[in-house]
Amino acid sequence: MSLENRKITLHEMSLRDGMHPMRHQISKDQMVAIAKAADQGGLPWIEVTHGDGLGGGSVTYGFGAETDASYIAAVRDAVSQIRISALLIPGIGTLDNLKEAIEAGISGVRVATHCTGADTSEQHIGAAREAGLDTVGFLMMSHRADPETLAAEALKMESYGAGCVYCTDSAGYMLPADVTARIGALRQALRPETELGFHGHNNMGMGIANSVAAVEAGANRIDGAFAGLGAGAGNAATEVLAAVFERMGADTGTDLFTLMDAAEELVLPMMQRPIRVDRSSLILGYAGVYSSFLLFAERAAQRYGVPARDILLELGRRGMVGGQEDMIEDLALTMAAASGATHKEKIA
Ligand SMILES: C[C@H](O)CC(=O)C(=O)O
Ligand SMILES: [Mn+2]
Repeated sequence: MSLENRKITLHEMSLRDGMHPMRHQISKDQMVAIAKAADQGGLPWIEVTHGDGLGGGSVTYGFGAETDASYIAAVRDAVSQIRISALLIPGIGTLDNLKEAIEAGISGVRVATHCTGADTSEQHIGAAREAGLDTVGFLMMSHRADPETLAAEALKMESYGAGCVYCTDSAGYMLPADVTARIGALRQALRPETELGFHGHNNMGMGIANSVAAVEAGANRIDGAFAGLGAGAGNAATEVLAAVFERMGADTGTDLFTLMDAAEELVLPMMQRPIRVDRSSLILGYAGVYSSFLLFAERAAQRYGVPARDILLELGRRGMVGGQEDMIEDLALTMAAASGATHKEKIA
């Protein structure tokens, strides 16, 4: 399909979703360098937050190297045209966190809930709208809701004041037909002026194909991360999205070569592990498990001598959702006890 004359808004994720594989330790200098390159490359939006959103720094998720507000302010002072967004999961992020982020320089917020939990977003979407922010609803683990259910949840977010709603493939589970069905259902249900977005993970190798399917079905906002730096096998790579959409005739307003250079020269050298489809990240996609569970499962596997693959498969079977990270260790312990495996953890 040609996307001639279609305008696509690319949203850069390496400084938020990319925080997961970096254990939330990206330095302020690294953030500033990457944000400047995104700015120069003509990207309209960049997200800057702890991987789990505002207020995510905690014992459960891991603390960031800096606070959200100080990252955001540093990026704001370094860029000229690009706008900064923050992610906010109600219950993890508070209205006070939102206020601080606004003071630090965000222009938009994406209020994220589990795909069947939109009703928890009313207060935060309302507050963001009232503050004049670009306000987005972000329905995580969208593969767990059928298209009609997802549309009903999206309608709630729209009624609270969201000007855009995302279908978020947190587990990298979806295939293009799944994306087409969900974005199609949202397009039918929501007001024509409500924008639609798609956020893909590459665990099944479908990040780019799914993003194309989303645009063909009516989405105009697409998330990517330089060199794919994101949880699991990463997000769809921003520079690849820009190249593919340009070849399809769409207008992203970006400079492809600047984006390629940012991925290659700034983000790739910073990675602490190869962001690729390996046996663990493939299992995330195959079993429909939240991508940011990967490092938690690998740590528990090491500690309790249970294969990460078995833990991830069981997490998928149990339908665990974001926020249940503490249960991963509990599950690994139970599995170790059941298999009679030796408890590997050493008491120092
Ligand atoms: C908190 C998650 O990392 C949000 C996200 O990017 C996803 O669900 O995917
Ligand atoms: Mn993500």
